[in-house]
Amino acid sequence: MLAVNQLSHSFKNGVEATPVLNEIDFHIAKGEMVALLGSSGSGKSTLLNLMAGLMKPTTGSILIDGSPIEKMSENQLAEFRRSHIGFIFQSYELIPHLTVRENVELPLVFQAVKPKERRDKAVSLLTKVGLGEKTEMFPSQLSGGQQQRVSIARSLVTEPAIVFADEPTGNLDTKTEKEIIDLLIELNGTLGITFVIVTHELEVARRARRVIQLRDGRLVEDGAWAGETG
Ligand SMILES: Nc1ncnc2c1ncn2[C@@H]1O[C@H](COP(=O)(O)OP(=O)(O)OP(=O)(O)O)[C@@H](O)[C@H]1O
Repeated sequence: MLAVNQLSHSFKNGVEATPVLNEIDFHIAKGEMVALLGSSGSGKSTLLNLMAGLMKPTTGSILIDGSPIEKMSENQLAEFRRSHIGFIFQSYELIPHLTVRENVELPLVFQAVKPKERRDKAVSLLTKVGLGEKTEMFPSQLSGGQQQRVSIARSLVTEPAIVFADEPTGNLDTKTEKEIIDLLIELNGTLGITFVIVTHELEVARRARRVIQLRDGRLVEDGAWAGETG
C-alpha cells in the first residue's frame, strides 16, 4: 500500500544543505492504523509532505499502491492525490460559506461526480461520523470536535487508498480528542481505511496498533507502542 524506501531529505539554504530525514524505510499495509510520533523538529511534517507528494525527496522513493509518486509530474501528482489520498488537518480547513454537506461533497465536485450521487455519499458519511442531523448547518455552528468529524468525512468521500492526518486532535480538549480517536479507530476497523496519523499526543500513539517514531530525522522505533524512547 505505502512503501517508503531509503528516503532522505535535505533543505538547501544557499550552498548549505541541512539534512532533515535520513534513510527512512518502512512499509504500511492496507488497513493499518499507524501513528507517526516525534518531538518538534524531528521531521514528521517533512515526511508527511513527502508521502503526500507535496514535496520531492532528495533521494529515495515513495510508492503508493505500487506507483512511485516522486517520479510523477505536477499534473499527475495532483490527479493522483485527488483520487488516492485523503487529508485531515489540525485546523479542519472547512470552507465557511459552504454547508457541512457541501464541504464533504467538494472533493467529488472536482471529480465531476453527479449531484445526487455526491449528496448521497456525503450524507451517508456524515451519518457514519455521527453528524446525520447537522448536514445543512455551517461549520461555524459546530463545535471543534464536530468540525473535525466533517473533515474526516470529507477525507473519506473519494474512497482514498490512504488517509494522512496531521495532528488531528491538536486543537481539541482531552475528552473530544478521545472521541475523535475512537472514531478513527472505528472507521479503520469497519471500513478498513489506512490511516497515518502525525502526532505529538501520546494518547494517539497509545491507541494506534503501530507507532513509527522519529528522532532527529531518523526512524528510531517501529512497532507496537512501548512508551517513548530516550
Ligand atoms: N522549508 C524548510 N527549509 C529549511 N528547513 C526546514 C524547512 N522545513 C522544515 N525545516 C527544518 O526541518 C526540520 C524538521 O522539520 P519538520 O517540520 O519536519 O518537523 P516536525 O517533526 O514536523 O516538527 P513539529 O512537530 O514542530 O511540526 C526542522 O529542523 C526544521 O527547521
